[in-house]
Amino acid sequence: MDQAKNNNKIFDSMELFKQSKIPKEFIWPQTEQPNSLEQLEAPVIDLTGFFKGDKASTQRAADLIRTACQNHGFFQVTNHGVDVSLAAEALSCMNDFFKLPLSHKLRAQRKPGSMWGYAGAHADRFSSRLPWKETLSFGYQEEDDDTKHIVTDYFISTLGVEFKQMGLVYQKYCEAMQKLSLGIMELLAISLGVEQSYYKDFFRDSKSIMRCNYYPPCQEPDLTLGTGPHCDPTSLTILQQDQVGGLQVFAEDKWQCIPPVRDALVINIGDTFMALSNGRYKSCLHRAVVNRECERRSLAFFLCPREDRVIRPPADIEGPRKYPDFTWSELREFTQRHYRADMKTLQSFSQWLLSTAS
Ligand SMILES: C=C1C[C@]23C[C@H]1CC[C@H]2[C@]1(C)CCC[C@@](C)(C(=O)O)[C@H]1[C@@H]3C(=O)O
Ligand SMILES: O=C(O)CCC(=O)C(=O)O
Ligand SMILES: [Fe+2]
Repeated sequence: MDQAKNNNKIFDSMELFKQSKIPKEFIWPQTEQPNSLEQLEAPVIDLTGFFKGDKASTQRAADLIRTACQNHGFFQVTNHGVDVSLAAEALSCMNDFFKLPLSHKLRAQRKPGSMWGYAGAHADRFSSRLPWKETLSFGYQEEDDDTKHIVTDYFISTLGVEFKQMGLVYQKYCEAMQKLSLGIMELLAISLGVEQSYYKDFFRDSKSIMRCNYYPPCQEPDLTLGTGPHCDPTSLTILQQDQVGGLQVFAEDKWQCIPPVRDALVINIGDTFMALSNGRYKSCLHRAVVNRECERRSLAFFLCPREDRVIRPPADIEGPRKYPDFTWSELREFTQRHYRADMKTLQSFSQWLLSTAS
């Protein structure tokens, strides 16, 4: 188990790529290497009818979601209501940050214990199996006071007023992600036979996480991974990937590629929603591979409930409880201080929680 700790190693992606070999810290066990070119047959669900309130198409969407989430926790959506030009701008303006000199990026460096900020290969947290990526993460929450914009304020306060426009783009993007994720929560409730607003209400006053992933080209792509095998510990992930490709999902006992679908958004179930469904839906096991030719970018919006709300499945979902009561705050701290999120996070967390409780 890779304990989270504070390392002081810093990698400059501009310099890394000039070396003929990748540093040993980035090499992953051969068992984790890319080995599949098969494409996952997962539904691409058109949300037009759902947003119009059409009952038949809503039911069809819920049925497709149920099958996908029972099997691998992954599906895609189109006509999702997120403005196409906003989505494109959010993806393209990542470069305005990641192309900065390292010294500028380090102004936003993640502080120990925080999820917000810049991280280069997580070299500040881990000392082996480093992911070949840089990330910029920040928080989003709906505000009662519409003069407050937590995302825009973060960019201005962390990077300076010259990043106000970038902050505005991500503020609007996060608002669109939040709205879509609550719509998906309604469809998940319908698919589980739970009262339609149950999960949507559960995520009111949520504090979610937005993450920009930048994967530089890699001179030895088969020896490393952009993001290692994992299930997102969060509740629901809305991922926008560019047209490069690299996302893989573990389904039918093998890693399968997810070719980019233009104007579609990837949706995957996380550990917290798996617990909210009492294990009826699977937290999606996925990873990202890199390539020699070009950089890859993705935007991951991680929906999280209010951090002190108890994670417990609704009474309508029968059967013995699969997971103990917990809060998102407890699970997040587990992944930030004690345990590197992987494919067994929720199981390890549950055992840790029960052992520390006794
Ligand atoms: C709660 C979180 C921890 C991570 C970011 C969010 C949801 C996904 C998690 C992560 C991406 C899973 C793989 C390992 C990880 C360390 C990473 O590669 O970034 C995880 C994130 C994190 O702990 O920062
Ligand atoms: O970049 C991708 O395709 C996946 C990223 C991911 O899984 C994550 O950030 O949790
Ligand atoms: Fe993920």
